[in-house]
Amino acid sequence: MTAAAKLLDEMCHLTAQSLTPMDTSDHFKVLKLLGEGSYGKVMLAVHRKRGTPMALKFFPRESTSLLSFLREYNLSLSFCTHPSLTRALGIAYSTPSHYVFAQQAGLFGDLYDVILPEVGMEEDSCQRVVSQLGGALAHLHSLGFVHRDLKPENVFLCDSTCRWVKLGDFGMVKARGTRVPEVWYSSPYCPPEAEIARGNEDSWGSVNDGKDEEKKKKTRVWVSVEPSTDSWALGILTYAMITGSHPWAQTASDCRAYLTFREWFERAKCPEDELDVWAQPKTESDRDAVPPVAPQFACFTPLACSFFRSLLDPRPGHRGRPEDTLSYLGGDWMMEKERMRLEEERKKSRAKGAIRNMKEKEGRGER
Ligand SMILES: Nc1ncnc2c1ncn2[C@@H]1O[C@H](COP(=O)(O)OP(=O)(O)OP(=O)(O)O)[C@@H](O)[C@H]1O
Repeated sequence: MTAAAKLLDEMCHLTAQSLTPMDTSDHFKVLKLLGEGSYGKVMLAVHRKRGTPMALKFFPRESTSLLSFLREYNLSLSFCTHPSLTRALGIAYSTPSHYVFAQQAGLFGDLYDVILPEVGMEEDSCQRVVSQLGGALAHLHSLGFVHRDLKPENVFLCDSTCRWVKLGDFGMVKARGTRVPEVWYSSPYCPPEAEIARGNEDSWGSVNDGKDEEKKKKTRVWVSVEPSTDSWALGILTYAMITGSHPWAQTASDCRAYLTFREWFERAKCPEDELDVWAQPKTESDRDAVPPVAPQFACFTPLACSFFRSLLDPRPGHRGRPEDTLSYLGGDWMMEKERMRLEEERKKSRAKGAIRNMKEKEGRGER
């Protein structure tokens, strides 16, 4: 266990003693719902005395253990010291039905709200987000923690143009090296190494004859928590931001789109010292040596293809680190033709949005 993970455990024990019962409305004016997840809801509130806006995160007591609540609170309070990590504000309390803590609020929604389907975001905004998330993940990893739940809904916006974003939701965070049962889930964010757990889940069956738990324990594959999980998710998130779609529906060997990528990856695999030749073809013969790109990546420049090959390496031990992504920023990622097509699509969506707003105003009798 790293020193930071030990310290986090210690802090959980200490704060467990000082968690006080409190009535939310005595201290906060609740303004609106910021979002809901599978564990609870998050409300925007202002502190009655100080006037400070903050996000109050409510965890139902009946479905949340005190320890998991305290872990998320203390992690956010003491270790999220990077500007792109959502920090807790030193207020935690309990009500008869909930555990609650206060956190910095992202007032402009989350990334999910700004990624237009099939169109994505502007390349500049996308690179800004990658740069910030790369730094945030590198910070967490340097302290010995792995986020394990990077996705658009967990990246909160502090302005409308993604100049400042914050990674949040630390409910899945674990210390690096912790042994956990591998879980495969049907999503592109699930890394390929998790597929070893897929057959097991299918074979567990649905009949609850009391032997299921026993069977699960026996067939469960235990793995070590590693930062490479976050690198994979950062690769998929970047693809989603820039194209508004996913490269494949699920990371599974029976998914056609993923298989095509795997085949391309195997063919394109080359010794480390040739990687730079692959990334930046300089001469005609270099260009001929470039292996054909998987169809989902054909719209990208060689620079962006290298970025994706680094983060989406199916071999976790070879996968690039979030901090390495900085070296891919600054240059073009989209091929010129595709960039122009997407820009046109974005203009159309903005125009549609403006017309819709105008119609809504007319409907309300405003001019
Ligand atoms: N600090 C915050 N500032 C702004 N919005 C937030 C904040 N925290 C959460 N939200 C919003 O609330 C939603 C749910 O929050 P969160 O993901 O933390 O809950 P959860 O129950 O842990 O979710 P999940 O199902 O992803 O595990 C987020 O997607 C986001 O839109």
